[in-house]
Amino acid sequence: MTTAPSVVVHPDKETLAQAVAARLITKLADAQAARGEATAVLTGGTVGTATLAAVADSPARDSVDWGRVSLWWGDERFVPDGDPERNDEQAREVFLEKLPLDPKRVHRYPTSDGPDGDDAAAAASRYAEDLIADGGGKLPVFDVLLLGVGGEGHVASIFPDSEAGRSQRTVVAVLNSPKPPPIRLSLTFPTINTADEVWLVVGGPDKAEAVGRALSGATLTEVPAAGAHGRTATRWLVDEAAAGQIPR
Ligand SMILES: O=C1O[C@H](COP(=O)(O)O)[C@@H](O)[C@H](O)[C@H]1O
Repeated sequence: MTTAPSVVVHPDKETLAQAVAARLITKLADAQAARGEATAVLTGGTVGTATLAAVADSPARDSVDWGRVSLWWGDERFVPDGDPERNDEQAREVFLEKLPLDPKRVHRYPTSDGPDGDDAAAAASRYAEDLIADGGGKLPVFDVLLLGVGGEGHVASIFPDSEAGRSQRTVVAVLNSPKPPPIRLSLTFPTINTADEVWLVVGGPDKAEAVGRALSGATLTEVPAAGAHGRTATRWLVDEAAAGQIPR
């Protein structure tokens, strides 16, 4: 079943990040109340990272038992540990180090200087195996999965008209990303679309065309963001600039 997307427009990027942070804290606390734990899939990118910083700085963060939160990432740049291009590195100081997380529940993608060396396909398989092991033989429950959207409509590291967009694997290696760095690891649509809720978090006028097209019937081949759906909700959380071409 595909849920119809909802759209919430916030005045600007900063307000958007604060509002998504509040929503995320509530979603994680609700999941913990319902099933004892919570799982979020994080995104990199400008607003994604600002959102994580806003979560860590929020007084409401104590509504969540961070030791019972599992974290995964939608995609990662396949570069060495600690490289500032990595999405997990961008999250480290502003979010990961500020919260009392259980390190065993923080599932970073392998690094290009890690156990698989520079073999991105092996690293993708390793992350897929981690996911399936964590879920006891199937994918874990993702309570919420956050996605940024690129100016050309990419989500995670799924770019327009790409193998990754067609893949039925759990996790793929992307070897030719048009946006640097070129080698990346990414969840695929069959994995993304198992999430309970998918939130596309987008700010800025450079994203308006992609947002407008994704919400006007573009295919996921043309605009990958059009292919992301949650089981119970698909939320476009945008600022006014990014909402400029959404049809009324
Ligand atoms: O490359 C990536 O870009 C997107 C969006 O980034 P932004 O800075 O334009 O908001 C991000 O969602 C993705 O995780 C990342 O790897």
